[in-house]
Amino acid sequence: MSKGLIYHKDGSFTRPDTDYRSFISREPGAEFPPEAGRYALYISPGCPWAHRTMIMRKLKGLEDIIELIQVHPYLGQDGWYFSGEMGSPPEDPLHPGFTTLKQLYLSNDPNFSGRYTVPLLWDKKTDRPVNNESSELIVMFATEFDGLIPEHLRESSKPDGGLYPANLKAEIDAINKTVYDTLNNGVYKVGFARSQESYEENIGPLFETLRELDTWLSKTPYLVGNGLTLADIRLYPTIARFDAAYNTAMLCTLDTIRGGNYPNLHRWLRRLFWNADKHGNAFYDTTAPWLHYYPGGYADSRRRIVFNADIPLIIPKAPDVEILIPKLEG
Ligand SMILES: N[C@@H](CCC(=O)N[C@@H](CS)C(=O)NCC(=O)O)C(=O)O
Repeated sequence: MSKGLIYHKDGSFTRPDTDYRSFISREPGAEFPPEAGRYALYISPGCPWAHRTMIMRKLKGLEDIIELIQVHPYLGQDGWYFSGEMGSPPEDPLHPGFTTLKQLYLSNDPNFSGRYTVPLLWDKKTDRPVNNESSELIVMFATEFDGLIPEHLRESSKPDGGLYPANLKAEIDAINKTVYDTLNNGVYKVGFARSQESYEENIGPLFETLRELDTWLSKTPYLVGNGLTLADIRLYPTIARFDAAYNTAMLCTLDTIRGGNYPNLHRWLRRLFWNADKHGNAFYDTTAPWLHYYPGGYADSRRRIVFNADIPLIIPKAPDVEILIPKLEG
């Protein structure tokens, strides 16, 4: 049995630590060196943690270097599975016969008692997991494959210092921490709360951070420094889902991004989504095809996680994509 979220008596939960934490590294003699075609990234397109890694893979031009394997967009009884529908192959292309991610995790360790989560980076050469922690995967993707990609995509070619430059690291880490606590994971603390108290305790800080970020973005086009950094990439999947899924299916009801109270945050979202700043369509291409699945994906997860029951799935109606994110150019 996968250990899942750990619920407490007061209705709040703890997200267990991720299990596989090895690093791809360019250092000589590394256990997992960067190699074209050696690794596969398992994702579900609705998952915001997986979404970060999809953005980084695209942004860094790693599509021919790291294979992408997509599971069905909705969780099944046994967790993520391959369905032959909605972009998912009918079975794991690397392990014919496997139809669930659980089988993949257990193939490496039959006694594995963690969660069968995406994203998961798999080493095809030794047939075992490398890492399933998105915050670490995006750092590896940002830097460790630079020897294999065109020069203009390398961190050393970026005029503003790149995605995670040493001189901005402390500032990026500080923003990431607040964004994780109150937004990335905050929306789950609200939507997956199993008590009124826990829900109310977490919804306030969530909207407070949105307000702070909006004020901050009135002065600067990106969260940290003059260019796109890890901080923007970690915030984006949450904001892109906000109106479609968190406001509708996860009880983040106090306000929406598009409603007018967060104009700078909305502008930041639209600039990234519409590729106005020329990020190689990394944000649009990893979001637009899946926006319509977000409300259903979260309604389904909430049904399974909060109610733990096979009650009928009601998918909330979210406004049209074009209304959510009106086009913004340059
Ligand atoms: N800390 C992990 C969290 C990943 C995670 O929680 N993924 C969810 C989907 S959004 C998952 O795979 N859940 C499946 C399950 O719990 O069975 C990361 O950031 O990579």
